[in-house]
Amino acid sequence: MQIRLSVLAARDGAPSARTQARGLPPAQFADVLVTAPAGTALGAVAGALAGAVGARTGQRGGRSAVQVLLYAGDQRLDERSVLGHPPLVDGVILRLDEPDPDHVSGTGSPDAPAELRVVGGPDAGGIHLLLPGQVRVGRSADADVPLDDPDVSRFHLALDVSADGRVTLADLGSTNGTVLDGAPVGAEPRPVPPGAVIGLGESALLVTRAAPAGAGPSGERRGDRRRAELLPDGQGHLQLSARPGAHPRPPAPPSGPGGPTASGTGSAAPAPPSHDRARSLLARGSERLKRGGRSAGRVTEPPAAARRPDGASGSGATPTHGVRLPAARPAAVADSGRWPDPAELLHTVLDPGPRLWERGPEHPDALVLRLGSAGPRTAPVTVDLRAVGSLGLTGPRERLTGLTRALVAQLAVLHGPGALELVLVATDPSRPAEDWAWLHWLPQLRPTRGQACRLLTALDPEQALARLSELEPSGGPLAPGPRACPFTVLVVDGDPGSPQARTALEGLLADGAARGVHVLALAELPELLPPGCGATAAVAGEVGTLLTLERPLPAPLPPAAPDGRHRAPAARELLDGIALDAVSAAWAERLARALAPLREPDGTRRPGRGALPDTPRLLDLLGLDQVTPAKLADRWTELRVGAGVLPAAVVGADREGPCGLELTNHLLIGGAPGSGRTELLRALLAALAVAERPDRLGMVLIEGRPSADPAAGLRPCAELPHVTDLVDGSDEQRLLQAAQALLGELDRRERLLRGRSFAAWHAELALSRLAPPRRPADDHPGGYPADRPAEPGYPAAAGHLVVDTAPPAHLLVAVDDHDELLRPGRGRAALAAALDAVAVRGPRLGVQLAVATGRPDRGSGADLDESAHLRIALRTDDARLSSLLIHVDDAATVPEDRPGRGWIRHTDGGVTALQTARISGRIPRTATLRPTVAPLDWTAMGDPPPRRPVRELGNGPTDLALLASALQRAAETLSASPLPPLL
Ligand SMILES: Nc1ncnc2c1ncn2[C@@H]1O[C@H](COP(=O)(O)OP(=O)(O)OP(=O)(O)O)[C@@H](O)[C@H]1O
Repeated sequence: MQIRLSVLAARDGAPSARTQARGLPPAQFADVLVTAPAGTALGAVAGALAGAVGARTGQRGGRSAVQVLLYAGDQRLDERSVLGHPPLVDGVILRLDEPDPDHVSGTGSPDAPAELRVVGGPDAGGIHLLLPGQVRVGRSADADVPLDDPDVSRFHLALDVSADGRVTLADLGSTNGTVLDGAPVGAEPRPVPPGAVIGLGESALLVTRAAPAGAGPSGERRGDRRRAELLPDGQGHLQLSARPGAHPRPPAPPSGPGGPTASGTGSAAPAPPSHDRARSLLARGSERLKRGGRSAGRVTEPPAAARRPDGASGSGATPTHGVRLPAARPAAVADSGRWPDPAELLHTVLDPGPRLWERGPEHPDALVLRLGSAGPRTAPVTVDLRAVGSLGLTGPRERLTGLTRALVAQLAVLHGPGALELVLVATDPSRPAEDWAWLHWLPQLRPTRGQACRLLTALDPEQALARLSELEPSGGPLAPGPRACPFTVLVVDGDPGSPQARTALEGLLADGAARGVHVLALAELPELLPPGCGATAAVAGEVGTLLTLERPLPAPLPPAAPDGRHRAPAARELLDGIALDAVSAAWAERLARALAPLREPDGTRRPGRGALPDTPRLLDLLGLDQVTPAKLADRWTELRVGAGVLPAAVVGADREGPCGLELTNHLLIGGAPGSGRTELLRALLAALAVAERPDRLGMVLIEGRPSADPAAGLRPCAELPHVTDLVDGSDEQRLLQAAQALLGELDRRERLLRGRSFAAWHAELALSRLAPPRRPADDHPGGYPADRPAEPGYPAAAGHLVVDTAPPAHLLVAVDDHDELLRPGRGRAALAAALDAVAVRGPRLGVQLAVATGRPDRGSGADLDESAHLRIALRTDDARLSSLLIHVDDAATVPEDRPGRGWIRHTDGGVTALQTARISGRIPRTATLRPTVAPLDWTAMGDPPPRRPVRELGNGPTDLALLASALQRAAETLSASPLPPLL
């Protein structure tokens, strides 16, 4: 398990006594990657976490000598808290030694009768819980609700909040005035009706009665608003439930900077300091965020080209001439419902409801972005990325970044990772990389198509070239099959860093949209934008709070010319005077951290969407973190399937997750030397051994290639309690005996089953156990032969089955290097012929084959080849061999360094990609009791991850040996005796 989290030591530059004692500089902050086996307690890494921010804890052998106090929000964490479970999930901030003094528990507070949201403007997105009394809003940092809007006075307006949530509004003598639903407001207090919009500067505020305890953010009672349930997976993630309300309410998302804690439900919010009139859900947070978030101030003079065409100052909400506003709408709030404002976005994440990730590829508003609002009723102005293809954004850097944050936040909150992938290219070293630090937490940046990186980011020219080429039509070398996501939005901040990258970007701007790849390009000046942006939005106005949007007219395109080839250029429109929505860095990080642990519900994945894992471990796929005899014995009971049917065996993973093989047919595996055939057979045997008891399934192992090495081929599987025989190709005599024994077993079963199939025989046996004995004539009018053999299960003279003897078990004959048996030699020939006989007669008699061959061409056309309808092709040396196995050439394209990768041809003829699991490895590091804490280097996230084999513990037993030993002990607890050897 790996979790990304942050550790923060001390706050406000004033280290506590404890922190000082450790010699820490104030406000140390570190993003770290914690790697630990599932179930690890926080205490095991507490010392290392403190060490990540430079605290000396006198660590000894992984434990710290000094006790380390860690808090999530205001909650002190017990050292027995389990990593991977809330609040210790992806994105959490852990504070060393002291709780977060700005913490607000949950998205509501029983003390706050009203709530104020900043629904638009250059510092949008804030949600403030209003306490009874006077609340002053203004640009000053001392205001109860500070607003970073240059057109807002230092103390601009006052809200009087009554204990029952009624609010009145008065202007405090501001320079630019205050409006309520478009009507000016003076010093005389005016009641604020529910849903009314307050305008000040370029900002818009909405005051609502706060939700009663237990109600949703908009005041509905709990239950009116369908909440999405979050199910912790114990691996650091919270899975959204597909059926809201189906599960008990889980803890809220993890604590972001200064925000609610994931485990804060039930713990009362600390009483706010008496001087605080408004408590922000986006409270002050970490030092790092504070520095990045609140320094905007007045923006510099916008570039000439970005000024409004009429040369007006640009300040004020009233649109000027030439503006074409969207059709008037009943109220901004209603539109906000369709295109959520930044505050609504934040609420959607902090208190996940059905709006979270609501937009799939078929959603009418997929990729529609709200840029801001315009007109006296502050109607939202939107741009549809699917219609315009790409959007160029220009203007002074600070405002531009705030605007882009608001746009990307909309994408991330409304489109799940299954619908949208986000890619960041920001290579210009003169721009602060810190601007984009928040993006790293978004789940949409995780690569899902086998891209060679840990996050879809590019912070240097080399990474930029890699990201851009991955978006080219070929989609990158490791992305066979359909594209993982219907949409990609590529954010390019400035020049991508190299001529090749510029060419690739221009190519994407020209034809990417047709493939679902859309670009948001950022530049200070319009002439610096890459050519080909479908629409542009320029920050305008004296203080950079307005936008001018130029885009193609949304009207249908003019019809094609008669020859069908030429289209008149689309008409364009110019909208100006749009009050832009921008959000602070702290807001964006708060939102992104809350999104970080979230995962889409199971079943959202469409066929063929995911990437194949690199080297899955079989025990992980089987859900066996601990391999104990008791657990395995339980499995045999849990997985029990109908008598006479073999349970499915998980042998690897496909693009949908663990991949189970149903051996209703013989299995043929082909592949070149080193492609992973033996490992696949081992995984199959191990998985079947976990799924079925040894008295119901026997295994015979045949090694085509002689070897003295006990660790080679299938020999390590001989320790599984199901294995009755192991035959080695080195001894001709033994091969002959094996051939005879196999044929003898087929005859024995045929005698026993007397024309019934193995499954029918078992079904009949099961019935006879339930039903009263029948007379022989009922089923067998001709009566039974007098010379019937005394075989188990054979109907006895009394007319019912002999049930006290063991019924015949399923038999799996696994053959490695079958092609070796096709070389000259009497014993080999006899065994190959016996296997052909098993191929034909076996299925009806409960005998299945799993055969691996390096030369599928050698056995082509034989009975075995003809009757194996379940086939797997691992890497083959040429397309012909691949085609021979699975009727498609693809296995010939598997790279050599990918053992276990291949294609499976199912019995219905469908072919899917597969990565087989590893069972012969030794316990990997992540499964040991040695958790690690490593600093996260965001700049390296766009580099290819080092391609090293899974790190394993050198001397320990292999997973297979561990499993076999535990299975043997589990088998000893069974009352039934193990199967006798066959050969
Ligand atoms: N699914 C897998 N994941 C990771 N490594 C694998 C996987 N399958 C096989 N390997 C590794 O690849 C190497 C070759 O595997 P294996 O012996 O199974 O191949 P093979 O096709 O049977 O070839 P050969 O007959 O030449 O041994 C081994 O080192 C094995 O550990």
